[in-house]
Amino acid sequence: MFECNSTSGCDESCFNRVVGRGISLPLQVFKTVGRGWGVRSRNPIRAGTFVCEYTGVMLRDEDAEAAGLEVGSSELLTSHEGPSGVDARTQDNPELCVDASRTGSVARFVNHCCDPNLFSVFVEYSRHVHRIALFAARDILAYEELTYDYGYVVGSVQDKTLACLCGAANCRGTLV
Ligand SMILES: C[S@@+](CC[C@H](N)C(=O)[O-])C[C@H]1O[C@@H](n2cnc3c(N)ncnc32)[C@H](O)[C@@H]1O
Repeated sequence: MFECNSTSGCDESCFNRVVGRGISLPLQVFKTVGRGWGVRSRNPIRAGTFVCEYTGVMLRDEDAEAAGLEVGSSELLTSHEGPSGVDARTQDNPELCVDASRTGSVARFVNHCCDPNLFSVFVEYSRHVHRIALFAARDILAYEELTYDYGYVVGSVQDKTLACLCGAANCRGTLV
């Protein structure tokens, strides 16, 4: 799934540009039990609806690591995998991540679930900018917590050792 962007040749009125119009849902940050802050909507959400964009500071992985951030942790959304599911790391397309550890949109408070109700979409994927947005994977009730699958690849990520408290029937047990 792709959204039109500055490289598409269309303008802002294109029906395939929903992320650029911003958040339209009454999203709330709320305190969960055991998982810190979480996000929910005061209104129900229909499947396929744009929820929010994941924003933060775009960094090259090496710069994030130099700054003491752990690439792959839950505060960094990495985007090594190109939209087609192919590993996109090349000299022309450096490894990029979005660092939401200090600043970012409401998406930085969305928790992980092994049976999530949101999915992520690459809105823009270029050499300099990776933009990622969250959409509803199914109809979501008002005040139901919004979640996506952090999708950690098994590796040396610290969060991998964190117990997952999502409560889903298919919970994998850790944040992997
Ligand atoms: C991107 S933050 C999400 C917002 C976070 N709850 C907060 O209060 O800032 C990711 C962190 O939230 C917690 N978290 C998210 N999903 C979780 C889950 N399913 N089980 C346990 N902790 C979770 C972990 O501490 C994780 O490192």
